[in-house]
Amino acid sequence: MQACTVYGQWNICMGALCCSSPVQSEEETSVVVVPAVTSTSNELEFTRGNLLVFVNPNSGSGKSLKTFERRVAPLLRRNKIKYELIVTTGRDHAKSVVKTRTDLDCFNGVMILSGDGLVFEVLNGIVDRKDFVALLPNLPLSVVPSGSGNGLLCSVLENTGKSLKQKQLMSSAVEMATSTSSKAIPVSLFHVQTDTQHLLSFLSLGWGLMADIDIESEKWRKTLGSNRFTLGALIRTINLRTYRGRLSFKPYEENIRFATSTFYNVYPETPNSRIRKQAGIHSDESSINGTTDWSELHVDTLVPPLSEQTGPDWTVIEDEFVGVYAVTLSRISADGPFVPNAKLDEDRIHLTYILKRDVSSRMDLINFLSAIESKKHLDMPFLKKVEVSSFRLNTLSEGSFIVVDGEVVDTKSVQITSTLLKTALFAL
Ligand SMILES: Nc1ncnc2c1ncn2[C@@H]1O[C@H](COP(=O)(O)OP(=O)(O)OP(=O)(O)O)[C@@H](O)[C@H]1O
Repeated sequence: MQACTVYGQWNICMGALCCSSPVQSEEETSVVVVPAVTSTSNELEFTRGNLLVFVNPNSGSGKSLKTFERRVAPLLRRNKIKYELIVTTGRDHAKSVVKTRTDLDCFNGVMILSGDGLVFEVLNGIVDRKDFVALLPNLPLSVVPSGSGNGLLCSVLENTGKSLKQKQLMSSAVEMATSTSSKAIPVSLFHVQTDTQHLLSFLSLGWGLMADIDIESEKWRKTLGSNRFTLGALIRTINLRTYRGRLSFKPYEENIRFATSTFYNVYPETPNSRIRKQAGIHSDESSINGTTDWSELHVDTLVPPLSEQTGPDWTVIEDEFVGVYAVTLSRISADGPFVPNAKLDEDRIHLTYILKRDVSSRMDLINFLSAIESKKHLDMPFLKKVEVSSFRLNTLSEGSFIVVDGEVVDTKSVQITSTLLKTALFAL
């Protein structure tokens, strides 16, 4: 698909200014293009704000562009919120946009029509900027669910007491993303250090059972939507694979460096003006902008980097694992309340793992996976649970996936550590 940017009614396709509907794939030909409101200079004076919108036309069942044009764009226009639409052409397109745009802090927020994968990409594009420490909490994100995994959105909706049933999920998300009274609520971010890179995560790290189900069921994304996980779970438990690994963790301890944050209104202030005000009030904080010293951003500054040995206060388990699954939010999907008491704005990592020697039969695992929806999985004796400030995983057998926020990360070792960094999500 061709790169296509739309601003108001104008599409800027590959640098040329033209007045047409966004480029559509064959399956999107039924898209109803809502007539554009004429952007006279008079109208622009009354604009309430400005959003950068990323639509992944291939996410989930491939209806995201249609959703944007039918449900989202008319409300943005009615509410006098300007938008710049970028239809992503493939992996890392959105990442390179947020990494390089010099006017990113002039948008009131970034809207994402995809799943958790594109949110992960956008956040990690911001991390590649010099101003990422200041920008992350001040540039709020909204998600309109069109991917097959929407753990972040579901955790935010759950936190604000909204229904997660499919129809209400979409209408609540659209309302939050298009309302002029939306506020931005803080969501904690976690440092992911791999053999070669530094990333930020907001949701989960999986290895073994849960990661295999996620990745191996991707091929049914278009046909089954989020039901792909159920089929994937059945197939994977029948053909169970286990992996040898070393899991090390530092048990959670409260730390005065971490403080919960308050919300702010998305409109009318831009990140640029908020950041300038904050720099005035807390001028000492600007010294960490642009830093690459990750330990300074950790809640616990004593956590060693991945290249160094863990200390005596770490627990180390070397064994054959069915899987490791760590989450930092309550929901991994609409019907996946994996750790129901996890909060949006906290520095705890909820680490779970299953050792092969603790499981007596495959039926144990089928029961475990089917109990997640009713939250009974946490009562299963073979599921070990521990709250940690940091953990490290060294894989010792070949052929496993390490999956962060639903995306495969190519590494043999990984360490996750709580940070002082936060993003912000639109909420009502
Ligand atoms: N036009 C495109 N075609 C294919 N992939 C794209 C396109 N635009 C973005 N992507 C990539 O697709 C992935 C989308 O994952 P995301 O989770 O948002 O959606 P999804 O359909 O739910 O996928 P998943 O089932 O893996 O969760 C991201 O890694 C993103 O970079």
